[in-house]
Amino acid sequence: QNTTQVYDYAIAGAGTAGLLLAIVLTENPSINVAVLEAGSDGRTNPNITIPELRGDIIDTEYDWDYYSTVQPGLYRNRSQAVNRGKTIGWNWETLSTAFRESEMFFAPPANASSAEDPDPANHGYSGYICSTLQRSVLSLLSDYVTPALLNAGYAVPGDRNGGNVTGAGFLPLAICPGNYTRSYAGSAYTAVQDRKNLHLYTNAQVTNISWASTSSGNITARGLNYVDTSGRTSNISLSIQADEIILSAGIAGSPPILERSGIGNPDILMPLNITPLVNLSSVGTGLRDPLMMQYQPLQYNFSVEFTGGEYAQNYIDLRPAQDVLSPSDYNAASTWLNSTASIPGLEDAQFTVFKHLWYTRQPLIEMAWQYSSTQSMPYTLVPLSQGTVHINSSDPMAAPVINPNYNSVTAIIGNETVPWDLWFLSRASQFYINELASSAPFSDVLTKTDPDHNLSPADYQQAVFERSGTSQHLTGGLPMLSRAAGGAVDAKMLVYGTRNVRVVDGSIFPYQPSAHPMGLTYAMAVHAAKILQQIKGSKVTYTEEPARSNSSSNATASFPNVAPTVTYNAKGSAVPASSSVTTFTGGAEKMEVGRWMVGGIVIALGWSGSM
Ligand SMILES: Cc1cc2nc3c(=O)[nH]c(=O)nc-3n(C[C@H](O)[C@H](O)[C@H](O)COP(=O)(O)OP(=O)(O)OC[C@H]3O[C@@H](n4cnc5c(N)ncnc54)[C@H](O)[C@@H]3O)c2cc1C
Repeated sequence: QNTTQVYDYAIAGAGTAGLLLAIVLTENPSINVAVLEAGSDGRTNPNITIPELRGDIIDTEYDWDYYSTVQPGLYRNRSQAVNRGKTIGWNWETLSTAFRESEMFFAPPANASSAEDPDPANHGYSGYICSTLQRSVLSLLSDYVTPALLNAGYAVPGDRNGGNVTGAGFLPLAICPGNYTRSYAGSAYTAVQDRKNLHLYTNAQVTNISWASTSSGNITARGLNYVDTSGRTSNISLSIQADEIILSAGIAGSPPILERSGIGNPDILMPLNITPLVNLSSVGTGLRDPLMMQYQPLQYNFSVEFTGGEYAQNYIDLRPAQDVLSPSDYNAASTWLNSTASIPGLEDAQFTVFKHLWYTRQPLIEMAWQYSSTQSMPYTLVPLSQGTVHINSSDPMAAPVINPNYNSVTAIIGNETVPWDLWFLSRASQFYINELASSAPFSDVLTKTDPDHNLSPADYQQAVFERSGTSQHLTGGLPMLSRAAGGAVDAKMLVYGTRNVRVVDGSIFPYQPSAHPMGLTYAMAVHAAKILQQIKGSKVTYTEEPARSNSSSNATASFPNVAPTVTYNAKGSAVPASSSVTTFTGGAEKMEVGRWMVGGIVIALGWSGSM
């Protein structure tokens, strides 16, 4: 660290949003960015780079090992390993543009089985995050599940990146088809790490914000204080200065940094001897984790020979309530929603949006088919139960208290008072599974439903209760809403009451995105960079709407014929790779097409030799 340098931006956290934000901002060589990341550099760790090993970093040094508080709304009060009004100014257009700008899409090769037919207009081709549809041998999904869904009367839409997301099908994954490794902010960083204006410090855990001015009015930050956790400097406190402070430390990191800096609810800060500088009780609120059935409700007799390297998942079925509840359940739930104006712990603005989603047939339930471990896991997309994340110690290194408050919202359905999220998940799962279990051709391979879909609704709900918990898709904690509606940041990500402290990570989502949050987090980072560039005037012109490509100029993924490091048998267990032969052929040279040059660089520098 250059102790005298004042950076343009100091970013706390080099995760999904923070690192991509830094990369986009430093495209301008006159902008200097420092990123402080508490963890170490994991870019050569196969548990991170190999898509099939997803999940294997749990309980390693890359896992914060945070647990929620004991949850009365979950079976046996268990705690969960959670690792860690109106929207103001951001809308579908801005975000769908940002999605495309973050993406470098590779259409699947024509011979890829089970591949959807992507609409080129819905994808981006020059972003930092590669995406493609999986190479797949999944005739289960295309030959059995899709026809069964069609027979049951469900829609199976085309490319859902255009905005019509309801229905079943494969979604693109953040995978670089060049050598089939994970594409993420870390791999994007590898391609640009020689930039002289991008300074990434690992093992640098931010404790709090240092202030240049705390006098009346909006307070002004000077920089970030942090601790070197590598042992190199005996944990002494260090600091860095910048014009703008960006918190990208995630749902469990950013709210605590604000609280330790004196921004939050005085009732929480004062007992910890922290002087409140901005009274902002929305800090740490609006945290939620969609409830997920952590079990395999459908079991089937279907053997498949994995030939090696397949990434057999992400067949996602997104359903509105109308499609997955019986008419009587849907009417009873609608009656409750109609008669309820407000829910404790949920801002009215958020509830209004939920009702809008409910009545306009937006997806509220997902069935995630993950074939490599033969799972089909239902979960709620937009839970009504919300909780908090706060500090409860003056020790800056102490873990925060994370309380997603599962199943805390109760509803009156008919004459019964029920935990809303559990009731909805249970009824929807049972209905959906019943439909599939009785629809050919899937019914031909189905061996068991567990819990049995013929149970009484009450017994089925109890079974779901015993088997449900975190989906690992936590968002919120610093909602982007108007201050009056319970927000912590405005549409320019600025923390209320401050002049130059912003938040760019999943904690600012005011509503749970009705899908997996990672893609939206990348899009948010790209859009945030655009806002910051406009504020600073560092980019004179910015193309708001990038030219949409037509099919003739799109890149095509050409999966290399390489033996993957890890393969799986049909039960999802890893098997030696020696005999693996991929079913996909092609050469990486096809990607060296003019406008995808950046992608070529990413591929060349990011993953050579890592498999
Ligand atoms: C096990 C698991 C599986 C998931 N699977 C999926 C999936 O399949 N699809 C999907 O869409 N989403 C998935 N998610 C969710 C997705 O990963 C997150 O929504 C997303 O990464 C959040 O991005 P972020 O930038 O907000 O935070 P993060 O990516 O968590 O980044 C925060 C960064 O800040 C660092 N940090 C924290 N505190 C400090 C501090 N004090 N000082 C310095 N640095 C700090 C952290 O180490 C981290 O690097 C999964 C999450 C988990 C945990």
